Amino acid sequence: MVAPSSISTAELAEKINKHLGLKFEDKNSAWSVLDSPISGRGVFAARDIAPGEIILRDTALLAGPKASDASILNICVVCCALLQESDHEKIMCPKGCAMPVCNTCADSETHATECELLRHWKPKDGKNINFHCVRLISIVRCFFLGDLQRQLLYALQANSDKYYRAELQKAMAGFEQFPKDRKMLEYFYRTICIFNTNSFEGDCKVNGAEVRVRALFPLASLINHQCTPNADHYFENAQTIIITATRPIKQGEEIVTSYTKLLWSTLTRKMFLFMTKHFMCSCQRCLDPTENGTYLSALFCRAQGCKGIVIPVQTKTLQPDWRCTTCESVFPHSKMARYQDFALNTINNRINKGSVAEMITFINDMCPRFCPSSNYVLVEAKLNVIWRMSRPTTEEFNEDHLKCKERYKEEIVALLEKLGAGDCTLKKLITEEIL
Ligand SMILES: C[S@@+](CC[C@H](N)C(=O)[O-])C[C@H]1O[C@@H](n2cnc3c(N)ncnc32)[C@H](O)[C@@H]1O
Repeated sequence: MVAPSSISTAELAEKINKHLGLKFEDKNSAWSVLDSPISGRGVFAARDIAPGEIILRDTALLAGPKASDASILNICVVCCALLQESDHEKIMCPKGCAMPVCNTCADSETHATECELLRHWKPKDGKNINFHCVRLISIVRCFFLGDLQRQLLYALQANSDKYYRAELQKAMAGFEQFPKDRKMLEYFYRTICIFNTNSFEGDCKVNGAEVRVRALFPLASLINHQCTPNADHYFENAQTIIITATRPIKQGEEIVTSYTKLLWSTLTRKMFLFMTKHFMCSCQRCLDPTENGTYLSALFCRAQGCKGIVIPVQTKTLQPDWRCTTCESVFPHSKMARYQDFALNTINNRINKGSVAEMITFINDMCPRFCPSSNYVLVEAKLNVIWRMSRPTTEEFNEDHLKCKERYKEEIVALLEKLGAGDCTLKKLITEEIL
């Protein structure tokens, strides 16, 4: 981990107030920044907070389109509007910086400085969108921050990782004259580390179209993780994030969100957090092998004749033994991991192929033969069916399909209740049909 610049938690809190235009004396804010028993600094409830209440609204230091090999790339790098033209050549900046921009932003002052810098580095391909370079634009913008915002940026935690060096190298390869100076490269690398440690990704509406953005916020970045969080987030626009309470939060309680999907199994969450955020979670949910009785990890027992389920025995390792809750047989992790992978691949292959009706038949008739209904992969498959049935589609559904959708919704809401997830975004999406 690269240590944050030496700034006390109180100083950091004061700078965040300035960034947000708040005054210490007269704000009736719901939050305060303090040292956390979970890790480093954290955000705490400064008063009792009701479920659904907005805890804080934070403004981005750096922001841009998500830009990955799997994401839609025809998004203006400045305002994040979806560019209707799918021909990449037609949406590239006419001045030659090799970034997709809308007509308005192409001539804007905001874009002028970064456009000049990128052109100075001589992009190799001005006709096709290179997602590595688009991803770098949010980082390059650290050059143009004011003093306060730069201090806030470098006060954030930066986890180092060899993949982040590779991210920089892949973006560098898109230019003929990218700076080679060691100090400059370290500056970019550190900003990439900060971005990957702290940034939020999410969908937001720009000019009525949904786009995926990635942004870094000085206050929201201080929120620690728990697998059963008391808060959730959404993007108000590409530059603003809102953190809301999902259940009642008492004054003094730490405000926590989940960095993973809520319905993932413990091992999946642990692995994801370890690989991407470099820590092992040891929250209450992670310590309970039954996960509040949801059995999201459960697999069928492999002992001859036993119809029981197996769950991980230890909770603190990424390679636990698994024990049957019926016959008590113990299986090594390697065996159960192969079995979990088989279920994951079989179900995921189906999710991406075929109609919703076929998917429902597969979930109801085939899956119970090889995967307990509580397993998170099957839960995700049901979520996928609900999602596909709630979107505009030409597929027609009969009464049985609609009944299945309702049953899946009830099952998932019951799971969220068992987990104590409160009024989380996922529950709202399911119950209010805004999925
Ligand atoms: C977005 S930062 C959160 C703010 C951080 N505590 C700070 O002082 O800047 C994410 C980092 O905080 C730490 N962290 C967050 N939640 C944690 C948890 N539940 N257990 C251990 N470390 C955690 C990890 O090092 C993680 O990479």
